[in-house]
Amino acid sequence: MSPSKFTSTGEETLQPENGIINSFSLFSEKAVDEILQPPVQGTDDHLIEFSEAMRTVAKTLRRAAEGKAAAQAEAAEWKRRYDLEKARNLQLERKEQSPGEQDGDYYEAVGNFANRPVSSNVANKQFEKCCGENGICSHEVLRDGESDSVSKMVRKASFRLSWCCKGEQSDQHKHDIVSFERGNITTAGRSSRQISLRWESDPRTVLVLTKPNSISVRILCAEMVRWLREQKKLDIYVEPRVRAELLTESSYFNFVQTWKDDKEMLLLHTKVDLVATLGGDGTVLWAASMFKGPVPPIVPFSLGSLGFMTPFHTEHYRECLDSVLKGPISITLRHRLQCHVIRDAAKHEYETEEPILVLNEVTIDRGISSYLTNLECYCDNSFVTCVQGDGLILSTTSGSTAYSLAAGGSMVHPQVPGILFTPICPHSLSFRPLILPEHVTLRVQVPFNSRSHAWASFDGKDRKQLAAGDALVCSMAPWPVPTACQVDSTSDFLRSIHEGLHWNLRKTQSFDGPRDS
Ligand SMILES: NC(=O)c1ccc[n+]([C@@H]2O[C@H](COP(=O)([O-])OP(=O)(O)OC[C@H]3O[C@@H](n4cnc5c(N)ncnc54)[C@H](O)[C@@H]3O)[C@@H](O)[C@H]2O)c1
Ligand SMILES: Nc1ncnc2c1ncn2[C@@H]1O[C@H](COP(=O)(O)OP(=O)(O)OP(=O)(O)O)[C@@H](O)[C@H]1O
Repeated sequence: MSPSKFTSTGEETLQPENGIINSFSLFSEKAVDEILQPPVQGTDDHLIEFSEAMRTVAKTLRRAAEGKAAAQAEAAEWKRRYDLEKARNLQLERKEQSPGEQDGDYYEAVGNFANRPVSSNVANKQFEKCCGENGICSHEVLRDGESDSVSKMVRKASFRLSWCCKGEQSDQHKHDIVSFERGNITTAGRSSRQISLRWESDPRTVLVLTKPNSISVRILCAEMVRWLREQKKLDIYVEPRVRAELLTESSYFNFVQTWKDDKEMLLLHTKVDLVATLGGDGTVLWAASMFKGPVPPIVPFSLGSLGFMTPFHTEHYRECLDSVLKGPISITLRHRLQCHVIRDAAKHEYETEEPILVLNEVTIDRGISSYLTNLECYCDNSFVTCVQGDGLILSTTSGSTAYSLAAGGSMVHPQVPGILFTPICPHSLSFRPLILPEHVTLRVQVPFNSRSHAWASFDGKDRKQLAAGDALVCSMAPWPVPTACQVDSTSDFLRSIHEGLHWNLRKTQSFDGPRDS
């Protein structure tokens, strides 16, 4: 049996067994005493022993029943939250498709400034034509959000995605299609094939994002912006910091556009056709974090030390951007996780904090506390395990080569849809990492009897404290991050693990020596 502790109210709290909190009060102890009256004096010792044993059995049965009821109530509460979460996601997806009805800060901003389909017949016909039953394409005719231009039209470049198979391209958008004709189960297509992006209209606006405090990045940024403007006649957006830097160099850069505040930043996806990042993996993470909804294709240039997600070399930036702007380009659709922190104090007002999207991972750890973290983990409505150690990483497959790898998780091809469940220094000999399917909702809860708080961080940033009773709910986000490939998803991934991580590098065994005869 688990060890027990007494609380200040005199209630006995059993330590979690397999991570489930069972909290029992001893108020009906009296009733048990009445049933099991002390044996009459002089009765033999066996009867006393029997009566003690019966008392223990009664107590255990009562605890089991109470524990089950508590667990059922808790499960029902969480199921209710999952349903709300799913309904909300569905609603968001629908709203994304019909932006006119959007609400909330993000949607209000998007709805007010841009993303309103123009009610011209031409535009509608074009929209119907390209966004038929098959294929995914971006075909938005937008109103410019700038205050000085009264309903000046901006047409965001449209593109079409196709899934390649053995070098051939297919116009059909194929997810896993399972046929079961005549009792034979066959899968006809897989979503993880190489995806190709073909522009249907020319991209016109590029956002250039740069790693701060780097002279080489600053020089390249100025050069690239000038080239994109002069040679490609494109509109350029940069961060406010970068615009200021460019203007201190020369007033020539006055044409470069930026945004004033977060609200305007949230509109970027409606204006920007392409994003170029100059930095390392952190800059790609930064770029992804700027888009709380759909993300335009990203071309990541390598100016960092590792550059796992940055396959493009800066020496050839002109050729590279030239071919990306022409298309078609191979892309990797990198999945993101959507995380909600649910505070125990506000559990009746669902969703008190904005969801956070991560491209690598969300980490729940012990922070500066010297105690073991104690985290109860649930997958949909099933109890997974209780993590006792330094913490837990919930990672995307893109993040599988980052912190999760350092904690012993597998490296997974970024196009594989799944969620990695990787413990950090678990105090257990048998806690192997898991990979769960993409459709699950995970909940990590700090139990009420936890000795310390836990801390959640998102792609290594924005640490949030989780107190006892607080939970983090995490599921796959509907908006992936499309990153351009140098060759294709698989070649780029293998090149990164070989060149970036020196995976399985070993001296080749010499030819001479013993061998099978
Ligand atoms: N022990 C660890 O390995 C550890 C600890 C903390 C954070 N991190 C990682 O750092 C990330 C934040 O990156 P940053 O650049 O902002 O911080 P940073 O500047 O501290 O860089 C962390 C390192 O992780 C590498 N990295 C980031 N994403 C990667 C990916 N998907 N695949 C392979 N390597 C990757 C970066 O190239 C960099 O070398 C977090 O998301 C987390 O995955 C790792
Ligand atoms: N535009 C930006 N604004 C603010 N911070 C940024 C920006 N771009 C990157 N960062 C941050 O700067 C840090 C370093 O960036 P990055 O990882 O790209 O460079 P690096 O560390 O030199 O390269 P690598 O990750 O390959 O080792 C990261 O923590 C990242 O979040």
